[in-house]
Amino acid sequence: MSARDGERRGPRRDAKGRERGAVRRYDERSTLAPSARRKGSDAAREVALEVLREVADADAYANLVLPPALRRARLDGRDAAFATELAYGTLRLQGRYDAILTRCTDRALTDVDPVVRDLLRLGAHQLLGMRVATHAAVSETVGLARVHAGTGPSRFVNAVLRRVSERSSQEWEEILASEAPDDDSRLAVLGSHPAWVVRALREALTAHGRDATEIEALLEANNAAARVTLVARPGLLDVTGLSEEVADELGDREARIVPARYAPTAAILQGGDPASIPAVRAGAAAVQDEGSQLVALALAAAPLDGRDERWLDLCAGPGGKAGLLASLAGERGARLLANEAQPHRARLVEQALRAVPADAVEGVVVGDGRTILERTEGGFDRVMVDAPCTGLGALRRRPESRWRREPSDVPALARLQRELLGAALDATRPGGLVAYVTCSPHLAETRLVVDDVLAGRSDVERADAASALRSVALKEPELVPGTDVQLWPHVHGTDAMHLTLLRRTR
Ligand SMILES: C[S@@+](CC[C@H](N)C(=O)[O-])C[C@H]1O[C@@H](n2cnc3c(N)ncnc32)[C@H](O)[C@@H]1O
Repeated sequence: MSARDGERRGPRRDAKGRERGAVRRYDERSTLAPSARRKGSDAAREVALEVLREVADADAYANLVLPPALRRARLDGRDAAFATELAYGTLRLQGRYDAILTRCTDRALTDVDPVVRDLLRLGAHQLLGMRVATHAAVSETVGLARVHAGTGPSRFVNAVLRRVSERSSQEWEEILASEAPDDDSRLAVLGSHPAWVVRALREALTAHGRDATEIEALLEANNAAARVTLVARPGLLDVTGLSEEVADELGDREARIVPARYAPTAAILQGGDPASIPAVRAGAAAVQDEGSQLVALALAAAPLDGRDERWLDLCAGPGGKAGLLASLAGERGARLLANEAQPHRARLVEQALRAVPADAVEGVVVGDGRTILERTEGGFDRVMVDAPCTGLGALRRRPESRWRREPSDVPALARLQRELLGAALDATRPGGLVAYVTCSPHLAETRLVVDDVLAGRSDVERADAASALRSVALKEPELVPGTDVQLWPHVHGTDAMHLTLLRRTR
């Protein structure tokens, strides 16, 4: 019997009756014949294992290796969704599952063959995170182990997964919580984040005016799959047009678009492959987080005295914000110059700009943003600095990244961020605006960078980013008082984007 035929227990709910985010119920009903169903779920497990292996062995990014793996295995619809949840969910909750698996074997998990370790994690996610029926989760994973690791290891997988299956997810959580030496360790193991990330996120919550107790909701939001959000690039398409196109192309039954909460350019795709939408293929629309859209819209909307003709995106690759900024620039007769350090990412920016009218693009240049004035004349009116960062605000989309980042990454990034922000200000005309943006809420990458740069200059002041963002939002976003903006997955449903707006005073 395939995993897709299994019985499921009812969804677990928290005290407020909400279904708990880390564990999504898996609808495995299928209209396919049983033989095809089995084949689909087997192939889905193969794909998930392939993704986990590439991530571990080749330092690959799951979001880059999964789509081609799905295509090679010819998986779509529910089977593709099953493989995606299996791979992403296993990667996100790896910390929690490793703690559980460690309690189910005498061997240290680090001594277990890496392929077998990944198989155990996949099995644990099916048992505890997806509510695949126990017999299906164990036997299908054991079958996979026999093929990829051999008979002996498959028996080990069988024994360990049987022990995992002796307790429910909630019972395991209670055990992990009771054995955690302190609150940070409890949050880290249950929320499946490294302890240093938990500390950094909690500090960011309080420093950005929110309550420290929100940390649990934030970790839970980081463990839930992000919805696919599209941008309809202004002047090229609007959300209504995008919606009609999706209905025509994908059919209302399979895919539907609903407007997003705040950004007038954003829409949520509720099913179907975005790459099959003609407007996405043509570059009039694209996949882009709503927070990423909001910060670009806010920069474009912030009040500016005088000329408003030359815009710069200093760190533009792969081109999400550049695409939106250039289309906005096109609507008001301005032009965008996009700069990017990595040549291959600069080519992605060119791709992202392919549908934008040519006269809205000054060019795409490759080089270090810190030396932008060596490649172009300064005096820009609006400048976006979407700085390279730890990405701790986008953990929903990059399931493996929390395990890759180290606290020691932060100081080098913060230095680069200060230098890029300084260069952006140098390239801005008196009266012009700079948006300092990170997809990380980490204090050392957000407020501390801005405060440091401001302390070293007398020609810059903070502008009101919160008002600019409110002025573009469809509905009032819940923002804490102040001029800077910090968005949060658990509050706004966006990545945890940070935005500070600065104005050159002279
Ligand atoms: C957060 S990403 C930008 C995302 C982009 N704005 C978007 O919306 O698609 C940061 C980018 O900065 C680039 N980068 C890193 N160091 C840089 C530097 N010194 N100068 C310019 N770009 C740099 C990275 O290659 C990366 O593409």
